[in-house]
Amino acid sequence: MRISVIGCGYLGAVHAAAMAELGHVVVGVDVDEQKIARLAVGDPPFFEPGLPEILRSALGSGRLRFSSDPADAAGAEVHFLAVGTPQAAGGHAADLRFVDAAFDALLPHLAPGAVVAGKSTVPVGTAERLADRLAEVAPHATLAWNPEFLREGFAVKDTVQPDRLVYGVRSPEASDVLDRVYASAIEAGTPRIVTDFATAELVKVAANAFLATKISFINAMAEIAETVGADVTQLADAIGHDTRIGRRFLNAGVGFGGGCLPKDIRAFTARAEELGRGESVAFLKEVDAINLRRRHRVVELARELLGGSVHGRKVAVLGVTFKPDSDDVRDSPALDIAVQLKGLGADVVAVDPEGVENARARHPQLEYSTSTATALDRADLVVLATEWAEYRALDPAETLRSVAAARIIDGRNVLDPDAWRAAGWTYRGLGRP
Ligand SMILES: NC(=O)C1=CN([C@@H]2O[C@H](COP(=O)(O)OP(=O)(O)OC[C@H]3O[C@@H](n4cnc5c(N)ncnc54)[C@H](O)[C@@H]3O)[C@@H](O)[C@H]2O)C=CC1
Ligand SMILES: O=C(O)[C@H]1O[C@H](OP(=O)(O)OP(=O)(O)OC[C@H]2O[C@@H](n3ccc(=O)[nH]c3=O)[C@H](O)[C@@H]2O)[C@H](O)[C@@H](O)[C@@H]1O
Repeated sequence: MRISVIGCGYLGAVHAAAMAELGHVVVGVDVDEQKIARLAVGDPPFFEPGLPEILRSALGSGRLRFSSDPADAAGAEVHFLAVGTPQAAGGHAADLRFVDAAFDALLPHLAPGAVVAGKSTVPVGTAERLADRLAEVAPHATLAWNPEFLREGFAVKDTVQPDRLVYGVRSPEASDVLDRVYASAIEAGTPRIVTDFATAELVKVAANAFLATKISFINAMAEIAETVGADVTQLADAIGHDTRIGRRFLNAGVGFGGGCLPKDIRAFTARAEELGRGESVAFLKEVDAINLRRRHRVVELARELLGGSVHGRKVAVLGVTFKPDSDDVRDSPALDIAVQLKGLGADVVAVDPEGVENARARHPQLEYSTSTATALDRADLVVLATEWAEYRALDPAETLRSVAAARIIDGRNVLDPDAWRAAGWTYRGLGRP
């Protein structure tokens, strides 16, 4: 099939390359010419495991190309909209400027029978608005909403082998076209839910709201555990054995960040308020508040461990990305903690295997390193903020030789407290003794 993907960021670039790998003929379109230039030569503009390989293979096959001209999308049977929907400046709602601009730019290039399939995460009601507009100006084309559930770090696998497909459609024809796009996943037995626009849009924000709530739930338990000296990691193991609860997404720590969970729960709240149903999701404000409190808690612990003030003390912050195996620093708890410590006068050195460039672009005031040894050198305090494999594997005895003082905050509860204490460290986790 001929496919276009409009917006080639974390979602769109992977989608374009993966669709071409599956045998479709794909053009990726983005307004960012630098991004397009890099993608076109097989050099991904961001870090995502497995993307370089499928990008180069798809480019080599001749089935994938990139362009900054929306006219190059002409002739495609399906146009995926994968542009950003960030939090609007000065508010909590989603900024739909990019969706509207991409949609408008596509209108003159829609072939008869073409399907415009929205992938971006949007407030409920967006698809209906765009479909009505399409019916007016390009009635020969159809709209569908096909939300995306990929996780960064696993984006390639999640795109090729999604755990479910959701189509919001008004006509069975649009659903048939999407079935042809995802033929291999469907053949492999991927569950597929065909529904209306509003349900499809809500599925996406509900899924992210649920995940955010699960993380904040365990972080709320961590707050209580801290007060009474209980261990939240054991608590999570114990409740997680109940298959109705499940152990996944119950890791307490510095909380959730990234380009999606935080902005999606805020946008959902804002949309529900617009709809007069604010009270239905008022709990998401608590979810957000619990999450942000965990970052402050780390800063407080740092102060406590350093005798009341971090001023002038060297703090090594391990990790700046919002999670390992990604270079994404959008709303990253790790970076936020580093910035807060710096703001309090600490001599922060932040280190990350992939995220330094992005972090520096946002917070040039911080000192960065790509070498863990440099960051640890004569540190008064170590904060493990993102659980990259290399930080999880740190040896307490060896690490001790680099630092000025053996104090560590394990912001992800991934180290063995006994081993670190036995090696002479003052160890503090989050919600565990
Ligand atoms: N990153 C992720 O893991 C996932 C993201 N999503 C959703 O997908 C959407 C995109 O997210 P990301 O890829 O993370 O954002 P991103 O910011 O990495 O990518 C968005 C891209 O759209 C481009 N763009 C903006 N206006 C455009 C226009 N008029 N025409 C063509 N391109 C345009 C930008 O230059 C940028 O490259 C958001 O709605 C997000 O919530 C959904 C699931 C997973
Ligand atoms: O809409 C999106 O963009 C995506 O958002 C999340 O994916 P992602 O943001 O890539 O990362 P997650 O693995 O969900 O982690 C989100 C954050 O929660 C944190 N987290 C996760 C799990 C956990 O137990 N504890 C915890 O603090 C992570 O460190 C990270 O900061 C969802 O998992 C995807 O299904 C969804 O498609």
